[in-house]
Amino acid sequence: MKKSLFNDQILENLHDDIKTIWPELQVKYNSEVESTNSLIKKKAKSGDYTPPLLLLAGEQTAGRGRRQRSWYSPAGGGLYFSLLLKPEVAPEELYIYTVLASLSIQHALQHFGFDADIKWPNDILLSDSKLAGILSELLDCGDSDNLVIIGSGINTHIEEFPREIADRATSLVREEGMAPPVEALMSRIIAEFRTNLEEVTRQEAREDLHKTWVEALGLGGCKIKIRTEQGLFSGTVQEISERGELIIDREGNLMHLDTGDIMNFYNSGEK
Ligand SMILES: O=C(O)CCCC[C@@H]1SC[C@@H]2NC(=O)N[C@@H]21
Repeated sequence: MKKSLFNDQILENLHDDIKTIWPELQVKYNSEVESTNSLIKKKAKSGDYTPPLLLLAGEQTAGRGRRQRSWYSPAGGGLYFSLLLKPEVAPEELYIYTVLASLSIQHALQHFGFDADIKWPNDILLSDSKLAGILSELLDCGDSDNLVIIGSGINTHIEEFPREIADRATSLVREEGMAPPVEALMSRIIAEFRTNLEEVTRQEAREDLHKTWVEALGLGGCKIKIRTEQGLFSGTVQEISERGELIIDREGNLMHLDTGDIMNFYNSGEK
């Protein structure tokens, strides 16, 4: 069995880095959890965890992805983490935290020389294969303020994936033969995230972030084929709305999608 990417020394280095980047951020580590998103949810509900908090795991036994999928999270395979935050925007604008996470992960990977792309709604690709995913969830706290959980899994060291995902998943080690030190990658992501976090309270800054994200997606005017829970649809991308929805034009009818798997897209060059 492989060992976790974290040991005491690595965790100590990470704590030190985070103390300078974001002093209020509490950092927790569990060598094995079912899911960092689920554990944060449980502990936040009971009042054991309060925001802002970062939970890391060496391994997840029941990692979760979008649309009730599982997330392959073996020991020694990747970075599995969730952030617990008190949202500073209206509920309908919460998707901005997913945008922030996507851009932070992309920029951190670029910092270490990996040419990562962002795929709508919340995937990070390397050489057109899935390298990382983001699962953002709202925690309804009843009478008190709601909380937001932003979980991400980044495949750093996985060399072989289960057969069901082997044709579309990848890792840094598979693509480039190496990965940066895990604490350095984590610290860089947190630094990128932290830089823009306070900005999200300003509408103008949110619009800028949205614009940067939409540009990074590169879907404007593309012909697209997308699989959703309702079926497979084709159309032309009209826009990505201010709530992060993909709006496609299907022969004059506009379809608003908040999730789905883009199967392929191309720019036909037509206006
Ligand atoms: O692409 C997706 O479908 C999203 C995957 C998100 C996986 C991460 S790993 C850490 C956190 N804990 C979970 O159970 N899921 C997220």
